[in-house]
Amino acid sequence: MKDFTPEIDWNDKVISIRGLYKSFGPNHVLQGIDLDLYKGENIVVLGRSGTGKSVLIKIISRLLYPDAGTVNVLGQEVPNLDVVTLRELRLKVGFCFQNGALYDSMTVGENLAFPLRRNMPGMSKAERDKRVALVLEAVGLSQTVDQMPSELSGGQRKRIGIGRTLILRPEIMLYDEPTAGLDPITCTEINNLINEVQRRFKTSSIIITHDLTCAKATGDKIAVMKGGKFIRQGSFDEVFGSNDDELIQEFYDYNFIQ
Ligand SMILES: Nc1ncnc2c1ncn2[C@@H]1O[C@H](COP(=O)(O)OP(=O)(O)OP(=O)(O)O)[C@@H](O)[C@H]1O
Repeated sequence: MKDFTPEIDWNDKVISIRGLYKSFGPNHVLQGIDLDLYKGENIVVLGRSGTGKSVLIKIISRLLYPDAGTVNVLGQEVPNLDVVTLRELRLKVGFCFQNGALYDSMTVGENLAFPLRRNMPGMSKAERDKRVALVLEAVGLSQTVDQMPSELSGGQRKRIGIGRTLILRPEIMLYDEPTAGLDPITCTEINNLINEVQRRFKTSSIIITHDLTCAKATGDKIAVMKGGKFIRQGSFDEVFGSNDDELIQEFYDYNFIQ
C-alpha cells in the first residue's frame, strides 16, 4: 500500500494504445492490446516471462514498430513520428533499462550528467551539477557521486539507473523489470523509490514485472498479460481478490513457486 494518494488526472491520458499487434515471424507476441495511462498514474504490466511485456514498452518508445494498432503518447502517434519529433518525445519518456545501462568508465556523477550534456548542450555546468545533486538526493545516493559503477551494489546501480532516467525530467517513466535479481529488502527499497518518483516528480509510469510484490506496492492499476492480451485490468485487489479465478490463481502460484 502507498502511504500517499497519487494525484491522478482522469481527464488527461498520457498514453493511449488500441488494437496493438506485433509478431516476429510465426511468434504472435501481442494480439490486440488496449491500454490507457492517465497523468500521474502507475500501471503495472504483469506477465510471465516471454509474454511480450518488453516488446510493449519498446513499441511505446519506438525501439520497435507495431504490425497494427495505434500508439498515442503525449498526444503524438508514435509509429508515424519523424526523427526530430521522436527525439523531442523521447526526452519526455524515460526508459529505465533492466541493468541500469550505466557506463562503467564514468563515475556516478558523470553518468548522471551524460544525458544532460548530450540532450541539453546549452545547460551550464553549474546547472548540470545542481541537477545531478538533486537527483542523487532523490534516489538517496548523494555519497556515491565520485564512485565508479563497479563499486556499487546491484540495488544502488538500479537506483542510479532510475536517477539517470529522471535527470531529464521526463513526464513518463517506463520501468523494465525494476526489481529483477534483487533481494527482497532491496526490492522494497526500489518499490518505495518508484512511488517516491511518482509522488515527487508527478510522473506517470508503466512498470513491467513478474514480481507480484512490486505490482502490489507500486501499481495504481494492474494489467495482467497472457497470450498476447490483457486478461485482467484493475486495482491489485480487484485482480487478485478472487480465489475462484483460475487464470489469476495460476499466475499467483507461479509467482510463489519461482
Ligand atoms: N527483436 C526481436 N526479434 C524476434 N523476437 C523477439 C524480439 N524481441 C522479442 N522477441 C520475442 O517476443 C517474445 C516476448 O519477448 P519479451 O522480451 O517482450 O518478453 P517479456 O514478457 O518481457 O519477458 P521477460 O520477463 O523474460 O523479459 C519472446 O518470445 C521473444 O523471443
